[in-house]
Amino acid sequence: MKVRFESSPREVATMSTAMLREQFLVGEIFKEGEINWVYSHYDRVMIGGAIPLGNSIALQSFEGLKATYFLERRELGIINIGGNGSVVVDGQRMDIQKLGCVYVGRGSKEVVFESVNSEDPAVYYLLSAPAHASYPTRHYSKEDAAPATVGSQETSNLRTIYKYIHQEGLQSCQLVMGLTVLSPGSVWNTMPAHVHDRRMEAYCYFDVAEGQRVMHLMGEPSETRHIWVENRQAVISPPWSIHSGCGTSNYSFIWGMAGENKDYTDMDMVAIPDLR
Ligand SMILES: O=C(O)C(=O)C[C@H](O)C(=O)CO
Ligand SMILES: [Zn+2]
Repeated sequence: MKVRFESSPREVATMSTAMLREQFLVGEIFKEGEINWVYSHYDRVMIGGAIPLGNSIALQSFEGLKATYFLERRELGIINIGGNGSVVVDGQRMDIQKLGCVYVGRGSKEVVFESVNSEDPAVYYLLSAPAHASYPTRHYSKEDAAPATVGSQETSNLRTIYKYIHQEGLQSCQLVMGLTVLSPGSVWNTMPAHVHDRRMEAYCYFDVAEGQRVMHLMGEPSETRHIWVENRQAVISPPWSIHSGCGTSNYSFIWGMAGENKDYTDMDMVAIPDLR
């Protein structure tokens, strides 16, 4: 488990490209046959990836958590961005296809990740936050999430937002999670941009075609910086930072948040002419 500390807006404004990537890019969580985690001090959100092949992978705790099991004081959101798989939570098996989601409540002791076919393995993106109560473990498919189409082709940002773990969907303590799919020809996400000082956010970009990249924008609206992101890489967004991206082709991304509230609409919008 790697640890990422917080950085102040003043520090970020002075960072080199390498420093920005070291602090905010979550680059190597998806490795075949492994589960890997990054522990962020922003709202203590943990960002992980698991790719089971022939053998299943069990969720294990870490010395640094000082917990007898991983979900003793935490909740977990799982979205599959790969082939078909199953997640087994305390003996309850849930089949999870591409873009399916499982929420696992605090107090669940055993979480096991499986792939149906190791030639086309399930690729699980994981987000975990501290939890004060236990909400039911549940599965949600993409079809269960009421899609919202936003943006337009004219502004190259036509996209569909699927909300999974949120106030009107899967219930949680503080985790909010879903995904956004950009239409072919659209390349901008989250533009106009926003901040929400009450919640940190992480974006995990996927279905970025071979040879293509996404330029993720971050920083205070008046001091923006960028990080070039590859397929299946995530970026940590501090609560005071914009989080937006422009791809060299269309792509999808999982967004996930934790913090002061679970109100998806609680965003402070930034007018495009105000960006610097
Ligand atoms: O495409 C978008 O716009 C988004 O998906 C925005 C994220 O959901 C977000 O940043 C929520 O705070
Ligand atoms: Zn946001």
